[in-house]
Amino acid sequence: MRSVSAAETAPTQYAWPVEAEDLKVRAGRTMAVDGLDLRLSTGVHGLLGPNGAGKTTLIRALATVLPPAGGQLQLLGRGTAKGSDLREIRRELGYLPQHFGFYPRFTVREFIEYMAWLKEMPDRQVTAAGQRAIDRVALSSHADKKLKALSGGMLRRVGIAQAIVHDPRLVLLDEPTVGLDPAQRVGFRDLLREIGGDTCVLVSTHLVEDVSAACSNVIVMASGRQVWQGTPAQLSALGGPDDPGDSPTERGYSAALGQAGGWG
Ligand SMILES: Nc1ncnc2c1ncn2[C@@H]1O[C@H](COP(=O)(O)OP(=O)(O)OP(=O)(O)O)[C@@H](O)[C@H]1O
Repeated sequence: MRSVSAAETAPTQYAWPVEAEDLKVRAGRTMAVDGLDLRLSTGVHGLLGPNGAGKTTLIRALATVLPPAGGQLQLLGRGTAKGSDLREIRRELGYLPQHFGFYPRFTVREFIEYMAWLKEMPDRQVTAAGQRAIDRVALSSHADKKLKALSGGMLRRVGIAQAIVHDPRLVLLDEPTVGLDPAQRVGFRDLLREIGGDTCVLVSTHLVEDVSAACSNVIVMASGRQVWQGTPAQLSALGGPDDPGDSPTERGYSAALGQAGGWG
């Protein structure tokens, strides 16, 4: 369980940690998110969609890296329109980008503590928070190794640790399971379920099994919009024997995309 400050026990002023209405976000010249309506509560939300659906662009907008080009986006009860002060949102946000940058000469511990410090965590809490994040991604035995000496899967776990070190209220993970071996993926799904107990987590993935194992809610995106939303069980029930896929969830995912007009 994350540590809870007194301020956090006060009633929240918003119904949804993430609330988007007719959201549009540009990626270069493409309107990659194009009229998306989305409401996310506490829990683990899996984001599925074919290549180019707009998943990364949506996550970048929720991470306040890309500004909305239209529509409304409220994060943790705060507006994100041009000119808004985004600092409060960013302090409460944990983000693992698809390609995350790091300092190769830092040790795991130095990097995680540095990220906690960047999130303005009080100095006296940084060491313990860093250790806890390292433990949660099972990297304790590598804590004093330099990042440049780690495998791809270990680096991904460092990326997850830096996203959760400051106990954010909103966690955004873009393809976190890429490079993880099967045992690491199982550990990661357990961690996701634990974090989602009191936090809003959005995870984009190409692995449909991640969604059935760890998510309480699934969002399917295609062509910049949400085309389906429901529980993993509802997604599985959507698929029929003729839908492509190796599992009920994959067949349900294919059916959701088929209803939306295919993989394109
Ligand atoms: N910097 C950019 N300049 C121009 N077009 C872009 C840029 N980044 C993304 N796009 C386009 O925006 C659309 C959405 O891309 P995005 O990366 O958000 O999709 P995605 O669902 O994350 O895809 P993938 O599953 O392949 O990672 C695609 O058509 C992509 O080609």
